[in-house]
This record gives sequence, C-alpha cells and structure tokens, in this order.
Amino acid sequence: MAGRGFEQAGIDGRVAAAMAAVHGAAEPSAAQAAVVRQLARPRSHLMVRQATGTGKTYAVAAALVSLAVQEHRALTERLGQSAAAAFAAQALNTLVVVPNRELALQIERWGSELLAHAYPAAPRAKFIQRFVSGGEYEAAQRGVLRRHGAPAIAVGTPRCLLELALLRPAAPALLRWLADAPPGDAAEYLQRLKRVHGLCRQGRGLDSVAAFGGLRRLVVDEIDQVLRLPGPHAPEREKRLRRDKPRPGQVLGHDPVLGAQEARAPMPERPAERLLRSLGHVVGPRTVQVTALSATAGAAEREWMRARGWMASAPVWIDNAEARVVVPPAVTHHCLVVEDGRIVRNLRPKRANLEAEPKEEEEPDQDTEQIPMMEIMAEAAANAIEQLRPGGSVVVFTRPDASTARFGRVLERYGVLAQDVMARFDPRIAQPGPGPGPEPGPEPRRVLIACEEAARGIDLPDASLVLILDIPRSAASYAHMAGRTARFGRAGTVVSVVPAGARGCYEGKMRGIFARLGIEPAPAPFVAA
Ligand SMILES: Nc1ncnc2c1ncn2[C@@H]1O[C@H](COP(=O)(O)OP(=O)(O)OP(=O)(O)O)[C@@H](O)[C@H]1O
Repeated sequence: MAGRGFEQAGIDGRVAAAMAAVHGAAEPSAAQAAVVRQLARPRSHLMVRQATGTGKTYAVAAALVSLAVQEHRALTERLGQSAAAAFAAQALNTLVVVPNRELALQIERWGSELLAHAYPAAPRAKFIQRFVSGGEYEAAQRGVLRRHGAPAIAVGTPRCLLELALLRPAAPALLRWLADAPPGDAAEYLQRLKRVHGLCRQGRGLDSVAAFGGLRRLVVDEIDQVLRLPGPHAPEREKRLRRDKPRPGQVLGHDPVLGAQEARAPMPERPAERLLRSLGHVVGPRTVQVTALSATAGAAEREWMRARGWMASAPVWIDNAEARVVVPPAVTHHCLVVEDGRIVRNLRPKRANLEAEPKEEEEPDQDTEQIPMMEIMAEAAANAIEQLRPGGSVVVFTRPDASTARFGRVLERYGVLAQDVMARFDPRIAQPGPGPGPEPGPEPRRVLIACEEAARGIDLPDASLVLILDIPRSAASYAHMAGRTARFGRAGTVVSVVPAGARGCYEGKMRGIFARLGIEPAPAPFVAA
C-alpha cells in the first residue's frame, strides 16, 4: 500500500495514504522519519536543520495532523468520550509559529487537504486553523473560531497568535442574549449567566480563545526568521533595540506562554506580555514539547531558547551531515554583475593581491540610482528567462525596500507578466493570463514576484528558476531565496543580478556569500565572461 513508509514511522495509516495520494509523498527521507518519530515523544524537544526543500515543514505538518487524529481517536474510542468532549480536551494543544502569512496558509492548506482526503467527514476546523493578518483573513478567521471553537492545531504569525491568546469578553451575540433576559426574571438571568460562563470555560462562544492553557506542543518554523536575533557581530545599538523592543515572535515564546523560568537578562514587559503573564495557569516547559526548524537555525537560536528555559532537556538535533549544505546540491547558481550601470557580465573570481573582501555583515552603500537600476534588473531578468527557457515557474526576488507591485510594472515593460507570490496561497487573487485572450500552445510560464520575508519557507514545487535581483542581506538570506527552487530532489537554477558597487564591493560580497555556502557559481553562457 502506498504511504507505508510514513505509516511505519508512526503516521496514522489513512493520513499516510493521503500524503501519497494528494501530495505524492509516499516514502519519508531518513530525516523525515526521525522527525515523525520524535514528535510522537512528548518529552523530546527537537531542532531540525536540513537543507531547503527537504520536507521539514511538510513532515511536521503531516505528523501534527496525524497526532491530532490519533489523540481524538484515543479519547473517543478508548476512553469513551463524546466527540465534543474530545475536541474540547484537545483544543489548542499545538501552536505552530511561522514568520509570514504565506507559510501559515500553506501549512493550514496541507493539513486540511490531508484531513479532507483521509477523513472526509471530520470537522477540519476542529483540527487545524490559521491565524494571519489582513482584514479579510481576520474576519473569516474570527467566524471560523466562533463557529468551531479553538482547534487542536493553531498555525499563525507571532502577532496574530498573540492576539489569539488575549482573553476577550464573550462574543457580542452571547452578551446580547444575556442582556435580553426578561427584566425582573432573576432566575432566567442567572440561568443565562451560568450558560455564558460554561461556554466561556469551554472556549466556545468567544471571539478568541482564553489562553494557551492546554498547550502541549510548540513548533517554531523558520526559527531564525521568527526571532531575528541580532548576530554576534551586530552593533550594540541593534542589540539594545531588540532587548527593549522584542519582536512578537520573541514575546510569544517568552515565559508567559511556556511558564518558563525568567530569562537570564529579563526583557522589559510590554502590555501584551503582561497580559500573557497574568494568564498564570499555563503549563510549564516540562510538559510542552518544543520543535524548532530552519535550514539556517544556529547556535544563536539554540542559546536563546536555552536561556529562557524553553527546553527542559537538550533537544534532539536532526541535522544535515554538513551544516553548510543549506541549498540542495541540485541547484545551478549563476551570478551576473552590472558594471557601470549597463554592462552585464559574469561574477569574476577574486584576483590575488586585491584589497580584502568586504565582510558579509557590512552594509552596502545606499544605491542612489534606484530607478535606472530597477530597469536594468528587469531587463536582465527578462533576458535570463528568455535564454534559460525554464520548464516551470519563475520566482523573482526584488530588492528588500522595493515594492513588488512597482517592480511588477517595470517587468511588464520588458514583456514579463508577473504576479505576487501570495496568489499561490490565496485562490481569490486572480491568476494571470498570458495576455488579453487565451493563447494556444503550452501553459504560460508563471512568474511570481516576492520579497524575501514573504517567501521564507514557502513551497513552490514547480519553481525551476529563481532570480535574485540585488544584493542579498546575508548568506542565509541568499540560501532561503535560492531554496525556493529544487524542492525535494528536483533540479533548479538561480540567477542573481547585482550591481558591481563602488570598487566592486557588492561583487566581493557575493563572492563571500558563495564561499560561505560552499557554492561554486557557474558562468552564465548568455552573458560576457
Ligand atoms: N517524502 C516526500 N516525498 C515526496 N515529496 C515530499 C516528501 N516530503 C515532502 N515533500 C514535498 O517536498 C516539498 C518541500 O517541502 P517543505 O516545504 O516541507 O520543505 P522544507 O524543508 O520545509 O523547506 P524550506 O527549508 O525551504 O522551508 C513539498 O512540495 C512537499 O510536498
């Protein structure tokens, strides 16, 4: 039977069959099998560092769905609880924190697809819901939460999960019903009041769930991006800023959620943190299993968690053999350099006796000619697409401070029709057509524009070409952008286009990034050496 490998690792049989049927995931890699096994051990904390696209997030998502299903079955079949009681007991036992809403939507979609295939009659929203920002999403999320109560697995961005944790009064409808009790009928009022309290205690009838009281698993995907800790060489000013103004990801994982010990250097409390702390009945770190994932998770994140007592015991590391293998080897890397604002050539190897390469952390000079540079980048991108004729989708990364919509318009002038990467995760965003009318021939190539933040961790299985237009912030940043192609054993090509910079400083930085990642860029055949 298909999917036996995942079943043998401990995944529920029907979920395993759904993984094979819906996502083509029949056999786990060794790392995935280890992840599935470890997740089923409540006292085992886990850090997973494997190259991009090796199925870390997918294995965790499938394992969590499987655990929720198995736990529900144990409660109803073995312990004889009603389905409603079992769902109430399971409510919000797993929190999956991700750095962007695209990834939250993706994980929720994977989970829902597996459930729909494996257990078509099961109420999916009881098992998994996502919490992301954006007016329309938030309204829909609130509706689902109100109708179904808290799910077993909540996936979301730190800010939205923080909001979810905030105790709010009962839903207005419930309060109205209470207020509508016939005046003078004290008994009826008391009855209604008791019912409201009962519903609140069960986490039903609320706009948001009371707290993470039943939390048993905390998964932080792309942990380095969620925490964004200043690096060891970061300026003191940045370190101080991060201490004084912790990011939502840091606040969320801070002791109020886990009931953990005080951090060694306690951070000043902010209102949200204080509120979380006041919900003092949350479980402690000994009963919460923590799992952290990222191709580029490192000592800084591990130390951050250790200092806060997140993990009562040392985590099991599921690490790639060589920590530097961050991008799968099946990727071909080209790096094009724009010289004097017009000549596009290949990156040149470092010549002997040149000045030292600029350090990777060094901030590049401000680009004063942003608009012309956008034009050059767009032209280079259009040319690369034309020359390489990729068989699948193309993902274009713009410079971090540029608007993707604006760059999309520039690309259009060079004949490249692109849409925001979010379209892949939200069916309401229209898919682009090849032009005004349907075109005969093969399906048009899809070109997606993204910025690094929005694309962190997302899965675009058909992406065969990634274009990185500008200097990546760091080696990790390059790796995560490049890693949107060559997913799970597929091949892919990455073309980065960078300005040479004053005295070749950007070129030097690119050489530093490649060296750090152990990548040997190949000269692109379609530009000068
Ligand atoms: N065992 C499997 N067999 C076939 N395909 C799989 C298997 N496991 C995962 N995949 C597919 O691999 C792709 C990448 O998965 P996923 O996004 O989980 O990778 P990742 O390691 O988390 O990547 P990143 O580090 O970029 O976040 C997905 O399309 C997923 O469906």
